[in-house]
Amino acid sequence: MDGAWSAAAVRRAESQLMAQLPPGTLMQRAAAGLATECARILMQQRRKRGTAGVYGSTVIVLAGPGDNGGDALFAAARLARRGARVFAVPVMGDRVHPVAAAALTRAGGRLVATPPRHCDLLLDGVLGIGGRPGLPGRAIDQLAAIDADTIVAVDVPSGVDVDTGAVPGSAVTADVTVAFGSRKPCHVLGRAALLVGRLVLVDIGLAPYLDPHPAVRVADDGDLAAWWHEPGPDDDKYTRGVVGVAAGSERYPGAAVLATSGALAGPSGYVRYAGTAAEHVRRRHPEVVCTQEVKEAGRVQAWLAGPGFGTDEAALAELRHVLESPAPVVLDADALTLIGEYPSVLSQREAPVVLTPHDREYERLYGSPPAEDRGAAAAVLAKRLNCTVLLKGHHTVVASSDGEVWANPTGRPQLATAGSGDVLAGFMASLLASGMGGAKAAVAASYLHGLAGGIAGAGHRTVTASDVARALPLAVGATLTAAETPSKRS
Ligand SMILES: NC(=O)C1=CN([C@@H]2O[C@H](COP(=O)(O)OP(=O)(O)OC[C@H]3O[C@@H](n4cnc5c(N)ncnc54)[C@H](O)[C@@H]3O)[C@@H](O)[C@H]2O)[C@@H](O)CC1
Ligand SMILES: Nc1ncnc2c1ncn2[C@@H]1O[C@H](COP(=O)(O)OP(=O)(O)O)[C@@H](O)[C@H]1O
Ligand SMILES: [K+]
Repeated sequence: MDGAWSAAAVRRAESQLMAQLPPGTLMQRAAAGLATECARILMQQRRKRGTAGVYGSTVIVLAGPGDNGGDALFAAARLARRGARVFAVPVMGDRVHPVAAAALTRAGGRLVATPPRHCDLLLDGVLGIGGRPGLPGRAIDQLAAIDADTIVAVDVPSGVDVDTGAVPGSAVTADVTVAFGSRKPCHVLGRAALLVGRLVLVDIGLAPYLDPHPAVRVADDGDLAAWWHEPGPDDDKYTRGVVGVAAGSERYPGAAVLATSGALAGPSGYVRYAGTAAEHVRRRHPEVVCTQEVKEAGRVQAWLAGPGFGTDEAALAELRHVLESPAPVVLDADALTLIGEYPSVLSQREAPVVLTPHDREYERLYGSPPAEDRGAAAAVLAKRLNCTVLLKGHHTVVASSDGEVWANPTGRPQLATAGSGDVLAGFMASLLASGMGGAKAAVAASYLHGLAGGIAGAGHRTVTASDVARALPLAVGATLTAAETPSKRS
């Protein structure tokens, strides 16, 4: 498991580490890592044009008053020593890190008020973890005036809310963000995560000092492999878990077909379907055992209820039957609308429940749209309803009722296609049926669903929900294989 640590937690870890080191060591480690990445970028982009590497390139630094500006200026000094033409623009009056500015000048760089209009690389050293959201006006003006081939954000894209990922004002949009010591929540949550570009982590020796509980957790291939239930020689189709799908209707049979496609891609050994779209499911998936109603379906180890099954009396009755079961349950789509109208149907529930709202469904459940701090938004709903909440979006968030927050690192906008959520929900129910806990199943399902979107959409291919379902087994295979050989995927 990886994670993202708040600014305060990073500062605590940094001060412990700094106490062990000569003054300035940490900033030099950060600057060295940053300069190495910048040199790599310059060499790559200039090689494409047939020009030399760092030598002769133009680098502009937007320098704020704090240590973030210090990192940028020290890194730029290293580039200047390799022959880059460096121009540093102080963006808050003339306040800049004095020692770093002197180092840049000694290396041949210049502090200027008006830099060239074009550069190979722009370093955003305006604000780091000490930044409040929003950018000073001079930084906004410079960003608009300079045409940069590549924008590299130092530690975080300046202007974002570091701890929540909210972007309430102006902020830098980076091509690459070079982060020091650890991820911060803005790298993985909310609109800020869209401004990060490619994230590069520079190791400055912080890891042993970081709190073992990050503010936001981020799953990796190893977690997925540890949680995944591979069938053993003594398993049979029942011991692998039976998943029940209560979805679809005569009007929306597709939801039943897609939700069962998702369930079939998961680790459970048996998929039952209960609903009025049984004929469609049978035709498409002969493996699925179908009944018309939930109470005829027999025992399952987990249920999915909701996609396309309507919000009328009959649907409410089916939802009540599902919730009477002692098995864990995923509630999606129409089931979320019903829960918003009749919250009392959840009150007797003891077995785990996972709710999978997108923003409009969240509003139906919570009474107002999710806050820009999407981690907190998911967590308050999870606590109020005593459920796991998977809040969908470009960076899906999972929160458990006890306050654990996970950010999903996979996925791409092609997943925003009708029925893709039905596939996700069916797949998640299969993970629950295999014995995975509520939060882990939600985290694992969004992780693998995101990868499946990437596989289905590789090479700019268009993607349908059926494509995502077909790609899920490939995503599972790639993840479990990568966990066996970690060097194969970074
Ligand atoms: N603490 C350490 O040991 C290390 C810190 N490092 C760097 O230090 C950074 C943090 O540096 P600082 O704590 O100096 O903070 P920042 O460099 O983020 O800047 C804080 C300054 O900006 C002002 N400010 C904040 N938000 C503003 C806004 N929206 N508009 C105008 N002014 C604003 C503040 O009043 C303060 O003067 C990290 O992000 C990282 O880049 C690295 O060098 C690694 C080591
Ligand atoms: N812009 C986006 N970038 C990445 N993933 C997205 C984006 N928009 C939606 N998604 C994902 O696509 C899926 C859509 O689910 P949902 O809205 O329930 O669709 P449907 O109800 O049609 O099945 C979710 O997994 C969501 O996280
Ligand atoms: K920055």
